[in-house]
Amino acid sequence: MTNDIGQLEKQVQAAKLVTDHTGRIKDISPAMSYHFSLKEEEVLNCSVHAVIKEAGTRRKDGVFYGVIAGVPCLYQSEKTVGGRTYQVLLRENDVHKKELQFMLQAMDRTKGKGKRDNRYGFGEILGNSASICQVKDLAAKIAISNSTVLLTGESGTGKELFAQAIHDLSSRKNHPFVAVNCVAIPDDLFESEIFGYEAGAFSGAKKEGKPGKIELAQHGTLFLDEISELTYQSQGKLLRVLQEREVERLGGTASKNVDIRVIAATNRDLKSLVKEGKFRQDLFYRLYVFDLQIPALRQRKDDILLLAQAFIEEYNRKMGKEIERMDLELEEWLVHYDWPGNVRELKSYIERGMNIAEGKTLKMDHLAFPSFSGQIPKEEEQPTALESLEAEVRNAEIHAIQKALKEADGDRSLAAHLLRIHVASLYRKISKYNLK
Ligand SMILES: Nc1ncnc2c1ncn2[C@@H]1O[C@H](COP(=O)(O)OP(=O)(O)OP(=O)(O)O)[C@@H](O)[C@H]1O
Repeated sequence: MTNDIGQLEKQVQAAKLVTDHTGRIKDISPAMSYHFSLKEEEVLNCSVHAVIKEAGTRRKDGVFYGVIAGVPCLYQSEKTVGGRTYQVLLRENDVHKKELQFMLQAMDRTKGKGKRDNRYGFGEILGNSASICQVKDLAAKIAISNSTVLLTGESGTGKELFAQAIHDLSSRKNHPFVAVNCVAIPDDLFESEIFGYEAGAFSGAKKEGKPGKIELAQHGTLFLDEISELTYQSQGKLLRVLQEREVERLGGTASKNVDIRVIAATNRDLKSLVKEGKFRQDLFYRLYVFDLQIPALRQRKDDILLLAQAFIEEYNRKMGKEIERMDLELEEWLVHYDWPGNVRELKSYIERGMNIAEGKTLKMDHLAFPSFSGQIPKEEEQPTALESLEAEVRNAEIHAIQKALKEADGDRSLAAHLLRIHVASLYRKISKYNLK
């Protein structure tokens, strides 16, 4: 490690960027150009985010992790008169050993894959508020261990993003990350999905059999999303695997050793479910080794504009647009709104606005669609014969679900939020009414 640090230290000495108050690069030191192969004429007046990517993981006061021209770095950002100075630093005395370890692991990841794959790292978890930095720091520490993690937080707060980042930073990073949404698996299919089955295990089974999610995650991480939605029976089956660390396919005769790390997530209060007898206490304690609570977006309003700006840049790239800023009215609205669907909701609002926006500024008008004012456009009234109360209720429910799904662009978690019902209940209704 010392050699790596020494080498990197030499490379980046005196590497500096200076920006104005809008984040546009106004000066770049010769060392910065040289060591990161950045041409002055190409970066001057560009946004600093175009050069320092994946920025945002605060490692220590004023010290950030970011990727500069493909190289993971630690840098310091300091406010100056009229702007900011970004100084790349990797000296051993300036940063804590753990932080260097974190950085070198990230470097290893970048080197090993040549190019980052599209899994997430901590760099992709945006936010500089104290509460999210605290969770990121804790998650980075937990990542190195092999223990089970329970992620709790409202829908859309980034639980899956955290799960992937933990996996990416762990020693299992070169093995699979397998995500399972427990709501989406009907109880009768749980065993075949999770444990897999041998050829001819049941009628309708694939001829050649099928490996289960546990087998697919071998040596890697199994992410169990919405764990609270497993039935009591399925919880028991899962517990047995976690305890015995062995799995046997349905219709099989031999069991295989299981080497997986489990990360579970829920947006419900598992402790209360245990008290109510709806969640097995023994499974709860298996999962509750490390409990990471992801704060809701309304509890970290400092992050809203930073996230909005990052999403604008993301959609600029995807849609070939050149939006540079938001108008003041929109910024104020974004900060004041409560975001019940959290970061997911913010992201989809920005995406919708970006579809309409032209020019350089994203305006309130671009996002001002009916749901903002609470007014739903009136549908053409069609006189229909009154049906039985049961049929009328059923039709009203179908109509509300379809409207919510449309509003949420097909995102079921967000649609459930808009309807103020639990996502599991939405899944059940979709299946009951056979909705697409
Ligand atoms: N801190 C963040 N920085 C950048 N993007 C984020 C952040 N948090 C969430 N997102 C984005 O918001 C969306 C929802 O995130 P994710 O699916 O991880 O949430 P979740 O908590 O697992 O939701 P659910 O409980 O509904 O499954 C994704 O597009 C994700 O990339």
